[in-house]
Amino acid sequence: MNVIEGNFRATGKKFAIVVSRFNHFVVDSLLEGAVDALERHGEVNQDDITIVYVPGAYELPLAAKKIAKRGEVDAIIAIGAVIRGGTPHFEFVAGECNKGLASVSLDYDIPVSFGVITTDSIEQAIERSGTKAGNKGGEAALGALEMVNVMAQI
Ligand SMILES: Nc1c(NC[C@H](O)[C@H](O)[C@H](O)CO)[nH]c(=O)[nH]c1=O
Ligand SMILES: CC(=O)[C@@H](O)COP(=O)(O)O
Repeated sequence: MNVIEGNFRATGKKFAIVVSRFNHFVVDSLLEGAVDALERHGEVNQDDITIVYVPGAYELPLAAKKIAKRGEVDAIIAIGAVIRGGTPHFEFVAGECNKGLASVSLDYDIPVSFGVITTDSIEQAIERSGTKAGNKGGEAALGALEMVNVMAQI
């Protein structure tokens, strides 16, 4: 039986982190978690990490697409926080962000990990950005590290 699975070591591999500024009070922690995971688990050098800021989660796919098209990174990590308000706007922002990022990954054959939290409340967002429910930014970075390894083996 042949089994392909990846570890987290990615020294020399290049990563882009696309970050949406909206809800920066939690996004800052998600970004910190992602960078920490790349450095501590992936042994990725700081010079091999590029951070690109966009206004909101709705703009993440466009930035990810442009980065992917350049073909200079091995994986992209998308970081953001979409927190439900009082109108259907949440559904559109979160939905288009998710669909767009998935399309970039499939269209350009590059891992695009989803570190965009989509929550019903600020409390839920805080819980998932480095407190009792972990750090979704760090989890997304670990996913990117593993996928870089898996893609190299397929
Ligand atoms: N409400 C949230 C937004 N809204 C802004 C959009 O993402 C976009 O920047 C705007 O519609 C202009 O095109 N963005 C988030 O990331 N999180 C939110 O909760
Ligand atoms: C996710 C959103 O767009 C949301 O924060 C906007 O809030 P509202 O639906 O009250 O306008």
